This record gives sequence, structure tokens and C-alpha cells, in this order.
Amino acid sequence: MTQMPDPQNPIRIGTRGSALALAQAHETRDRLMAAHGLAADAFQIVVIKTTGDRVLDRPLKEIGGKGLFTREIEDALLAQQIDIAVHSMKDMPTLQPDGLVIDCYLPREDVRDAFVSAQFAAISELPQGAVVGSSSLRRRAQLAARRPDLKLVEFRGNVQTRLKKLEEGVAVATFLAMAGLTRLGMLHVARGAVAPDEMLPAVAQGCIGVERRSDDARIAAMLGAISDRDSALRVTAERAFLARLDGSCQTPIAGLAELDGDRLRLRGEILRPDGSEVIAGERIGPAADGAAMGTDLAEELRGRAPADFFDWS
Ligand SMILES: NCc1[nH]cc(CCC(=O)O)c1CC(=O)O
Repeated sequence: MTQMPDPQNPIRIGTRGSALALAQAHETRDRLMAAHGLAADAFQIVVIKTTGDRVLDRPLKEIGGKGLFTREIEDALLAQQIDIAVHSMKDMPTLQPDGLVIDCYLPREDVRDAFVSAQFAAISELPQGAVVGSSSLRRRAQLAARRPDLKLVEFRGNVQTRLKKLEEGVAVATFLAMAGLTRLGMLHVARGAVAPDEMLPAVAQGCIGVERRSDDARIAAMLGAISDRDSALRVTAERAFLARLDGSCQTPIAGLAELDGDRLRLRGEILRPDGSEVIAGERIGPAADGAAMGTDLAEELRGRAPADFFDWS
């Protein structure tokens, strides 16, 4: 092991300040402590406010640009104000800035979406015309495709805000990631998990990724000890798929890779935002070929999409 960190010179872990982000930063720190026999004081959690956190009164797409929730954190990494950054990979652009790399993925949590409702136990039990809250373009499109009768309303904000809206009767059901609920210790609010066959999750859902400076050999060695191989193989395939589709936050895209020994199965799906068309496919191959499978599947779906499929501005 290269130089050990000491309390005078702690490893600085950058994160957003939301409850979920903090839980993820703590999980990363705890795994590093266990892997390297370090105490908590060898680390410092540094909370960084991003543009996405700051601007609460305008739609995110109006403020514009990818990386609304990550740019300030990446700037702090590059400026050596922090040493590692912990992210929900689901929210990460597929390209990192020059000088930064993400090659450490923690063991993946439940990838599925949770169905949340006080009155109903599952999507199939929702009555005709029921009102469902979600701001996720993907979940809205998938739901509209399956149940065109449902009425969809916007549901912004953190988990507490959304649960409050349910309580107030703004909608009878909503969806959240099982992973987020688990990490917040709030799995009890889920009535059940939605099977990926019914609602294919977002690319990298449930996966925590750790970003660092490319030339920081000490941090690279430390992170190597906590990086999960299966997560890395799966998320690499899913993100290659997303990258080739040039996925933006305006693009309903879903993707999930699963491993069975050395065999990787990648499913992908693109939708029209109103759910009127769903183009889906899959690849099965050796786990090491995930990136090529992702690119290839994306190209197939693109090829099958009508000319106007991607202009939904
Ligand atoms: N876009 C917000 C976001 N980013 C990551 C998660 C959940 C945790 C995860 O998927 O890793 C969530 C909340 C949600 O979708 O309910």
C-alpha cells in the first residue's frame, strides 16, 4: 500500500448534500475504511452545492446542459479541493471531463423501480383513468405505453416531498428507485418492486460510481480495493448503449445488463415521450464484450426508429 492517509491530511470525499447523496458518500467511506483498516477520521465528507441544487424555481431543461448536478463537483476534483467524488451513476453524463475518470463501481443495489401507493398494490390494480405522479421522462413514457388510460402529472422534489403529494391526493401512485429507498432506510414506502419486464430501469440505476483524478495513483489503488467487478461489467455495457444514443435528460431510454456467470444479457429500450412507440431489443454475449454489445444494440434501435423519433424538442 502506498502512503496511508492520516487525520491531518484526510481523504476528501465530495458529494451533493441530499439525504441520498450523503448516504452514498457514507457507504463509500465505510467500504474504504473496512478495506484499508482506516478510521473515520481518515476521511472528510465535503458537501458541494451544484447548479441543479441551487436553482429550484425553473425547469431543469431551461437551465440547460448536461451535468447540472455534477459540474461543480468535478470542478472541485480538478482543483484538488476534493480527492474523490461519489455519484449515482444513473445521473452521470456518459463522458467525463479531461483529467477525470470513473472506474470504481460499488456492488449494485436493487435496480428495479418501486411502486408507491397507499391505495393500490400494483400497476395492474390502478383503476381506469387513475392519476399517477412522475417527472421521470422514462417512467412516464413506459407507463403511458402500457396504460394509456392513466393520467400523468409532474412530481418534482425529493422523496419526502413526493410522499407528501401522495398524501395530499395530488396522485394515487408514484414510482421511485428501490435503490434510493433502500439507501435512505425507507423501503417500507414501496408497495412492491416493478419487474424489469414491465418497466425496464434507467441505465445504471442502483449503481454508485466513484470519480477521481486520472493521475492520482494513490486514490486509484485505494478505490481498486472496493470496486465491484460485476457492477463494472454491467454498467459499462449499459453506458455504452446510452452513449451511442447520445442520451440526454429529454430522451426516454432504459437499459439493463444482467450477468449469469460470464454471460451478459443486455436489454435496451427507447420510447416516444407519449409512449405511442416503444423500440426494444437485446444482446447476449461474453461479459467482456459489454461495451461493444451496448454500442451495437444502440445502433440497431436507432436503425429501427423512424426519422422523426429523436426530435422531441
Ligand atoms: N434522478 C434522481 C435519482 N438518481 C438516483 C436515484 C436513485 C438511486 C439510484 O438509482 O442509484 C434517484 C431517485 C429515483 O429515481 O427515485
